[in-house]
Amino acid sequence: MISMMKAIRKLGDKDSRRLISPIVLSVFDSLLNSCMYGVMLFVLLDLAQGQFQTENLKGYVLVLVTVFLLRCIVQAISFTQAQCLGPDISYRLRITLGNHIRSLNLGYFNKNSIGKLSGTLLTDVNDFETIVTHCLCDFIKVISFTALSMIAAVLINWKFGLAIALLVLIAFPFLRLSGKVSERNYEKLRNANHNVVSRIVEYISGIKTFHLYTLIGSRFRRLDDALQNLRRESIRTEISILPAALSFSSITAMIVPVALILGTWFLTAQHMNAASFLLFVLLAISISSMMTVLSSLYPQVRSISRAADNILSVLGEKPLPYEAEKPDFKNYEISFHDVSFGYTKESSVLHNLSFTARPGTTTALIGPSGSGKTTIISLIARFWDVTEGSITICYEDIRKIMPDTLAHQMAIVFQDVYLLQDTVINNIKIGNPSATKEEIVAAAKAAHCHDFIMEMENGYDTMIGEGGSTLSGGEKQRISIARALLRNAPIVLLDETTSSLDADNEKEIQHAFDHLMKGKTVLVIAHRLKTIINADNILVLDKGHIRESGTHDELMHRNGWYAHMIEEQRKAEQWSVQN
Ligand SMILES: Nc1ncnc2c1ncn2[C@@H]1O[C@H](COP(=O)(O)OP(=O)(O)OP(=O)(O)O)[C@@H](O)[C@H]1O
Repeated sequence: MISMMKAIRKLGDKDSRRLISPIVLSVFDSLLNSCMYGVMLFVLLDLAQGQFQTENLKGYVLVLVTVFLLRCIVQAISFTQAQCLGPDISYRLRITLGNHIRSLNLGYFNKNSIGKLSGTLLTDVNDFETIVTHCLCDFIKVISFTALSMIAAVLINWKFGLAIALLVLIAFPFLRLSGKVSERNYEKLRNANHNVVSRIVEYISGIKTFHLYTLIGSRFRRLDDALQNLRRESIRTEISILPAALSFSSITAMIVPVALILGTWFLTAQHMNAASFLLFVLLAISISSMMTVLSSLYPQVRSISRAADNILSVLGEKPLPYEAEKPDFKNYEISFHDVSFGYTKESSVLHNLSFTARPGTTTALIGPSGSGKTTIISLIARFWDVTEGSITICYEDIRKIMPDTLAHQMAIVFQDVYLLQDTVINNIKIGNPSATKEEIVAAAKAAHCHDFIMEMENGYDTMIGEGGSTLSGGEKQRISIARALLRNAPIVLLDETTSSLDADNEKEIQHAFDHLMKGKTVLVIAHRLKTIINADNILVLDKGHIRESGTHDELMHRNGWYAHMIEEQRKAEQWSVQN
């Protein structure tokens, strides 16, 4: 309970103060509930002492109706307050989580699956909201009403009160055990759920491949296994809690028979009058029914507070550190100083790289697949931090620059273009949310996508399918170039892959790239001979080392790896022309 309250304070932040009122109202509701029993006691006493009068009954009924109405109002207010608070907390938590996840090193996403992260953002936050909106107030009501009933029982007849307290104490370890089992299973069930989400995302994203290899439906074993596992874990969760929960229920179910036996005994021995006897039975019934509610509520609260732990563990991940909010960039020169990097501690992908990309120049990165070209670009964008050495922009270590400020200095066009399920205009606007329609159209024209956009059904207001599924590869790439052009950032990081495009599309994209690169500090993963030859500096990479660097003429003159590669590419181009 204490750890749950701590988690609510931490995660609910300022909003958690809004919980004080529903909690206080829940305790007040329990007091009012106890009052109803108190009124019944007076009625029973009157009856037992033969002083029952119809006039008195009217007074009792009036008090009962007033207390009942008051309870309705208190419950309505407390319920509404808790219900309104839940979505507010969920909303703020999801925004906080989203911002926090964005600030993490990309290595975090290698270690944590989509299923796990979406599970935290959706399921864990939902479960946490359930604690706040439903469980917490109910839990407090049950505990406070049980405590008040126990006190009343002890005050009326301490032996009787003690007997009930003893039964509750004997049953309590089973309640704790059911909570522990439920908490442990929650983790397993959650992992099974995350696995299913990951497999479903994989299934939908790779549906074309799975279709091709006839791996759809039940033949897609990975999804099938994940679903089977979820079914197994769900059944196991339900069953494993049963022994402890049943033991608790069975012991607390004895409260009423024990009250009857003890009451009859006290009555016969004249230690108690008939009114007290009836009241005890009433108290025993209410405590017993509270215990039934507690037996289902407690494991739920315990398991759901695991959700809070999961959210806290994501928020506990350290974001990328930085020092300067807005460094004073005098130019946009990018320098690598003895940079080494590995995605894992065990293996290194880049080894002691040093080079400088000057403002207004183009640096072409070339080399075989896996030589580290994309990794260099990712390090400049600070998707990852270097393992050794440093990367500077205008002599400022990028690790000291606030990630958002750094991102604003860059326009990036990667091979895998991601478009949102939104209108064309909103997809381009991502580059600069405050851009006007005229600026967007100008960027689209410069990126050579205005014409095909105008041919679409609703022009710039046409909806694009998720991930850009309704567009061709070339169209997607040109929209992403328009986005980058709109950003008008001083640094341009480019992956020039155009291999999947036809000649017309390739020409259009090349024009778009030319616009994008004009006057900027450009690093391009170059695939086209023209880009390579025209680059101001060419870095020839091999297995994470810079084998050669210089202009085209310098490297040709050296007659090394680069000259050999150019010769091979020329031969290939001639071969394709002749055929
Ligand atoms: N996210 C990642 N986690 C672990 N290893 C990675 C990751 N991304 C790339 N690598 C590894 O790092 C090495 C360099 O990859 P990188 O993508 O930088 O090469 P590249 O030269 O851009 O290749 P290509 O031309 O095929 O795109 C490769 O061995 C690759 O397997």
